[in-house]
Amino acid sequence: MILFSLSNKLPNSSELTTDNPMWRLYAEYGKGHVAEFTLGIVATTLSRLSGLLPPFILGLAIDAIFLNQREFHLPLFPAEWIPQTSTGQLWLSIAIIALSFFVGATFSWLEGWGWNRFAQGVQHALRVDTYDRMQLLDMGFFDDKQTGELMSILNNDVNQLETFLNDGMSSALRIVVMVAGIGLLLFWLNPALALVALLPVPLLALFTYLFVRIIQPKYAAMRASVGALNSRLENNLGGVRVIKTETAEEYESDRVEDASQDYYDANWDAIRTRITFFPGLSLLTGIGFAITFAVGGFWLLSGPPGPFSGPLEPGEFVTFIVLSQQFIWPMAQFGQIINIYQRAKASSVRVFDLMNERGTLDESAGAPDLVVPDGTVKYDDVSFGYGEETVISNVDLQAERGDTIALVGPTGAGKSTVLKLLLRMYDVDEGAIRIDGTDIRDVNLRSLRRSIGYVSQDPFLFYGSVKENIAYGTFDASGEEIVSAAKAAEAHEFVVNLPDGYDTMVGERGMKLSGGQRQRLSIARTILKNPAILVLDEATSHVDTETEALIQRSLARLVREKTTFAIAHRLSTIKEADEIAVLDEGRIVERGTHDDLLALDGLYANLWRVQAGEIESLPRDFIERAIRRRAQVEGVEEVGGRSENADAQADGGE
Ligand SMILES: Nc1ncnc2c1ncn2[C@@H]1O[C@H](COP(=O)(O)OP(=O)(O)OP(=O)(O)O)[C@@H](O)[C@H]1O
Repeated sequence: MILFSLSNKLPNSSELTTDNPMWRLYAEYGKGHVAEFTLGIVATTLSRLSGLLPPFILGLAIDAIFLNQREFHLPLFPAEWIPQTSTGQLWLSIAIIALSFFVGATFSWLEGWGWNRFAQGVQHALRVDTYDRMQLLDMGFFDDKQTGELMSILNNDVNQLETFLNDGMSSALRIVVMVAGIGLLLFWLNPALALVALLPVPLLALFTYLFVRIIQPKYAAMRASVGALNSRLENNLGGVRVIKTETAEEYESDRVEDASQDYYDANWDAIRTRITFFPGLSLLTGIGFAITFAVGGFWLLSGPPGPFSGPLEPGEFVTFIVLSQQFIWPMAQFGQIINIYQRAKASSVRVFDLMNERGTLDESAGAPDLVVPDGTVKYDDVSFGYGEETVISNVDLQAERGDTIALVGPTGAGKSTVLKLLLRMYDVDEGAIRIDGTDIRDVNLRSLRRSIGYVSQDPFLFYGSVKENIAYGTFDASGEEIVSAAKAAEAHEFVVNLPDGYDTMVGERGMKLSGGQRQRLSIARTILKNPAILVLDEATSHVDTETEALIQRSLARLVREKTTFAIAHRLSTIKEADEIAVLDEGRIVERGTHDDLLALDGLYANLWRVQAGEIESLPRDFIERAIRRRAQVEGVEEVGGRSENADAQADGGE
């Protein structure tokens, strides 16, 4: 198949690399938020540095003002501005401490503002972009993916990145500033005691490293189990009707319990490691604190111990103790940051993999709009397969404006596939489909799909009002146009009887409406769209005879002056079609009008007689083929030979 390049939308291949997804995250999405990013860095640095001042001033005040053991000297502060009296110096110290807290609070606010704006901005742009690109992919992609999986990328993974961009980045920078700032200050004050105070650092690094190594696989197991649990819940919510009708509540409760238990076990395993880590870290830092206190204490009491030399003032000692505490705790966050980073990296790989996903439809950048002056649709020797296996073989069809071509045939024969090809959900492998002489691959997809109205057997309604659902796709329709479309679709009467008329909210997927009502709303939607070509995929399959009559009446109005393709199992609905093409195993095996096909006395005639009640059952060879086909469709291995099922089917008819 041809590789696609929705080239005006997707980046070129050099951009499409997930080698370093985190880098790509910053380069592509961070560049629109440089100001916030810079503000985050500057504010974090200044807020942390200002936090170092109070312990320093405290030590200085103790030594110079209270104990009078050294001179009141402030680096970078003009000597002539320092008061000579102790009271003056105390006031200056108070002012500097108060100011540093004020400055710290201000920068801390700016820090939060900068990082949050940055992270939210990137998250928003990334989510919208990922969704936009995913939406452009062809149906083959969505056939292969689970909704839960895609939701998890668009939600959890994007949120995970936001956590890193915000908390992760600011914490990492905080560590750098604190380690560098405090380390330098301690060494400047007393290099020997600084070494003692920093003694636990390598141990902390090692301990953290081990923690990350141990916890990572546990987190991975936890993520896998939460994914499994989500999929189970999503599946069950989607299939709640089947659960009820099959009274499978107990069975599903057990399955949910199992999935939840797996999550519990995996989570508890990770929690056990995590809750051991932090007390362990406390212990290490506590030991470091005790050693610094012991060395400093004895130094003060009886001069430099062991290999140490030089003076140590009590105030200096206090500064040391306070700063070394401030130094150790950011280190404790180190493991957490690595953890956030690893998770973010895994998420960014998933997000960018989704963005790099390529479909199989080829739409060149400047493809012209489809123009449909006559509405002639021609399938020219079309063959197609979803994978290796051919599903549609050498199909030829031609329809003019006003014609209705019906596709009938057993299940799995390829009827829906033939019509999906017209909508270009997939590209044909061989042959071509032309509308008014133009190959549908040569026009832009949007204009093609705008020209075709599709009424499916199970129409999808969005959560929203009846009015919004009718106008879906024709967003600028006026109120009158909506009402007149609903009238033409025989929907107006039931709509006005709804609690809020056209403003009634239909439940999720239109569940508050009956199948026939949903169908009529979808026909109204198509009438409003007024396309040149119509595709009716078993439009009346789920409704009772009375509703069918109503829908048929509305469809009859709809198909006038249009080129129509209709799939039907209930043959009475397509009896009047201009041509009926009978598909079997992807080939057209019979074609003609209803009368032609009855005269032919083949597959169609047999199907018709069963449905009309003229014969009790289909011929045995037909049933056997149907069973084989169904087994293929459902992926069930055929149980050899002519089975009892064949007899049962033959007795009951199709
Ligand atoms: N998305 C898909 N991926 C792979 N195979 C598919 C896909 N959709 C349909 N098929 C297969 O293609 C064949 C034709 O399916 P199709 O839905 O076109 O038949 P149909 O005649 O419309 O059947 P039905 O009357 O049951 O709706 C079947 O074997 C089916 O299993």
